Amino acid sequence: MRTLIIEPLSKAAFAPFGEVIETDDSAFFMINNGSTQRYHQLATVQTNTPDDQAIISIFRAEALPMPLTIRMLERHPQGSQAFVPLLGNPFLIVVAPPGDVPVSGSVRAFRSNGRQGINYHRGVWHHPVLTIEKRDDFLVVDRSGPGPNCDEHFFEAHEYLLLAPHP
Ligand SMILES: NC(=O)N[C@@H](O)C(=O)O
Ligand code: NI
Repeated sequence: MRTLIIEPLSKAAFAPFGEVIETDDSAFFMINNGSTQRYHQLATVQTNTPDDQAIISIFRAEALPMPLTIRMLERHPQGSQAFVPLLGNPFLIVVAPPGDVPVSGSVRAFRSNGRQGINYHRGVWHHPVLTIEKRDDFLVVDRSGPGPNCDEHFFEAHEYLLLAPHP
């Protein structure tokens, strides 16, 4: 079973999967009479039909036992999905490029420094939210609308991957 190398999250490394939502090394302009820095359009919400809405939720996630065997990934074909950590804790991201099915050999893992959120583009394969803390809160911006919007893919046993963050 391949052990995933957990890469530090960066805009460039994550570009094939979506955006990193962070102020570090991001452009801003001043608003509110010079009292506020606006980090404008760090990511774009993708939807699909005119009836779709971009919605904002909070996910309170419980940690999964680690090391974790990655047996499945999911995707949202009709819209993007953003996760922004609310409590400043690092968290893990496991992704694969869009395609009919995720390719086990193309799966990558990243670690957010806790000041970084991510926005999965439409169709990007990803593991459901992975907190490092026992419990953690995330602001989630994604698409609500008609029709199914969550495809799951379960790997064959020989394609399983191991996610083993340092304790
Ligand atoms: N199912 C759901 O809303 N959450 C997943 O999409 C996820 O990426 O955690
Ligand atoms: Ni998702």
